[in-house]
Amino acid sequence: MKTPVITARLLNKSYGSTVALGGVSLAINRGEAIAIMGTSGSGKTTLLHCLAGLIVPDHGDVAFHDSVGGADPALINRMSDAQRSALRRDRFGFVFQQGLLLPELTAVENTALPLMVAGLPRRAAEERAAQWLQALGLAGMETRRIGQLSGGQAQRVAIARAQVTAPDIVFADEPTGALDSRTSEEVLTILRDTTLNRNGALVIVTHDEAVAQRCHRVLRLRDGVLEGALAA
Ligand SMILES: Nc1ncnc2c1ncn2[C@@H]1O[C@H](COP(=O)(O)OP(=O)(O)OP(=O)(O)O)[C@@H](O)[C@H]1O
Repeated sequence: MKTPVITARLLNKSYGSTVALGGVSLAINRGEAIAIMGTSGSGKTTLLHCLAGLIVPDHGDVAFHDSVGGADPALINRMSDAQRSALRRDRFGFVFQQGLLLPELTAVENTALPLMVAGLPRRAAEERAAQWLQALGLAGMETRRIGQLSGGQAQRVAIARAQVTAPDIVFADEPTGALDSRTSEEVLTILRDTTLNRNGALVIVTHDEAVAQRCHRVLRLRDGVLEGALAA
């Protein structure tokens, strides 16, 4: 049975006279990996940011469905900035092409950060972070700074950091964009499996057809509109 975790209805977002999203509706289900594709400027990142509560659409709703058959879904676009940040911190994970890891911190410190922000004491946070790093094949690299890791290793740290809070949904924007094809395949497999194994949902913005083929569904944007019939 499909259980939605995010539903979006008629999302519109413009920047001046540029229509970045022109009425996008969709549903993202638990246990599902979705790729968002489209040419440069078609609105992929804008859509991801609206779904993740990083920006607010001009019109339309984004609903977060907390639990199976639970309370009414929460409308992310009606939340205060503080409520949206708390939702992102507690329920969402993020993996971007680069830039989210703090270079002055070690792999384990970067990974532990979301847990510490959520209030876990440092030692407990770093223990759990180290378990994730080991699970992702980074045993022995916990105390390296990000600059002392390869691109693929750094992306695995980014995945560990996104997964350490067991988020309901992981948002990834070109997570393999800077990697060679073999490393890209490995990183994607890890990202996909670690999310789907606990029935999370994965939303990936990508230009890479090989990445999209590994997802359950591909949504294609053209000029801010989803191609094809109903995507939801
Ligand atoms: N902050 C902004 N200010 C002004 N225009 C913006 C802004 N963000 C996006 N746009 C415009 O909105 C449209 C959609 O941008 P978006 O970044 O969502 O596209 P994209 O499909 O992710 O592109 P790319 O593949 O190049 O990353 C583009 O025309 C872009 O120039």
